[in-house]
Amino acid sequence: MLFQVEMTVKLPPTMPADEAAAIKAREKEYAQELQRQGKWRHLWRVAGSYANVSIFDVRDNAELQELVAGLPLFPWMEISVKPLCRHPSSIRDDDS
Ligand SMILES: O=C(O)CC1=CCC(=O)O1
Repeated sequence: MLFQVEMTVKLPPTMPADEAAAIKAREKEYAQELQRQGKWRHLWRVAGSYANVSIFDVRDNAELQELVAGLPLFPWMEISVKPLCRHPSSIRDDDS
């Protein structure tokens, strides 16, 4: 199942820089491992903001919840999720 996930990061300005850097490093490692596994298909920065638009390819809603809740930045994110299905005019083979 494909989902569009939009994540907006809102770290408190009072968080020490080294703590923020450590969380971001763990986030990067986690995100890159899920990309290697094919579960996090796309990861795009939303230009001009500390937010991303991602496409997840997971078994079901429960797996999406598990993966998103495991993000190191999860406690400091606003997250919105939209379920996706194949568009009838798509010419891409991997859209479903
Ligand atoms: O910077 C972000 O948008 C948050 C994030 C998600 C995966 C990652 O490496 O950073």
